[in-house]
Amino acid sequence: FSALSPYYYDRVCPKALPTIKRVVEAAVYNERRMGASLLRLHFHDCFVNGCDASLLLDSTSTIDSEKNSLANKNSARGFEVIDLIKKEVDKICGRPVVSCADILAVAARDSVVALGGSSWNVQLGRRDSTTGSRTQADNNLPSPLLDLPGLIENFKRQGLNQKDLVALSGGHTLGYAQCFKFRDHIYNDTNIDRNFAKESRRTCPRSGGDTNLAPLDPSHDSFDTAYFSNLVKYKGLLRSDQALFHGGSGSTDRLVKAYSYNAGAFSSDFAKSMVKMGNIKVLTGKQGQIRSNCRKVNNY
Ligand code: HEM
Ligand SMILES: [Ca+2]
Repeated sequence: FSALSPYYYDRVCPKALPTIKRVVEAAVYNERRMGASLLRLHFHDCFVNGCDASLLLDSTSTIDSEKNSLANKNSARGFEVIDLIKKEVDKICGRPVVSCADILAVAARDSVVALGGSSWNVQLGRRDSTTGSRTQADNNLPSPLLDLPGLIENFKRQGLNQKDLVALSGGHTLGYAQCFKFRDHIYNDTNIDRNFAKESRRTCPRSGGDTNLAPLDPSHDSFDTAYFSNLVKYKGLLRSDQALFHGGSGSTDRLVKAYSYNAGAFSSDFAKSMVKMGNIKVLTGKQGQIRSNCRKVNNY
């Protein structure tokens, strides 16, 4: 059960959604990668105590920010765009009525659409947390070194199944990864195309170049099925990507193959799984708050 609704802001602030879309489009126009970064923020929020914008809180004397966790530090980006969206939305609505958690969910959808993916209705009405937890982030955000059983278990803890795992991993049709996140895979694994490994080692030497970037998918600026066709060719960049195809038990192989040649099935399953992920442990009604600054808990 979830009390969320796609019409949540229709009465209180009908201009909220168009405003978010406008700022996301401008940000993506300015830098295509920003679409990838914004999509990832929603995922990294939802997997840590649910979709409550806990990720956006900066450190204080009592909170060690989720931004400092292993998966987010020097990696998660796009926080300034979220700040700008929040500012514009609060201005157009006249007061803070749109939660930071909803902004993350809508910005993720608008990013996918801006980069050529198909749209879906975002469920709305989430409220913002009054706390965040670096430890929770470290315990819940999946490592790129996980094998298939590890990934399945990680998603299962969030109430997500193997189909959600494969569909949502398709988010890696966008954006980049840093060398130190994929080095192990390109030097030590055997389920990788030889030439792809060789090329990737040029961007990512055995030592040094830790922050060098490689695209997660050759068509990293467009939301397509190349991520999956690459997995079928053993050209997944992260160990956790290739794990989904011939990476272990084989229980996800069939789906990877299906998505590789069926863009419609991927789009529609991706949308369904995004809605499902967006429902993880949401705060509603009188729970939590609507922050006036996404980086800080309200002090009133
Ligand atoms: C299945 C488990 C997952 C693992 C282990 C994982 C891991 C990673 C890693 C290591 C990076 C590169 C970060 C860096 O080098 O700084 C990355 C990037 C990214 N991830 Fe994931 N990810 C997973 C699932 C997802 C999901 C579910 C989504 C969204 C639906 C997603 C969206 C992205 C995007 C868009 C980027 C590129 C970000 C950018 O360029 O700024 N990932 N992920
Ligand atoms: Ca959260």
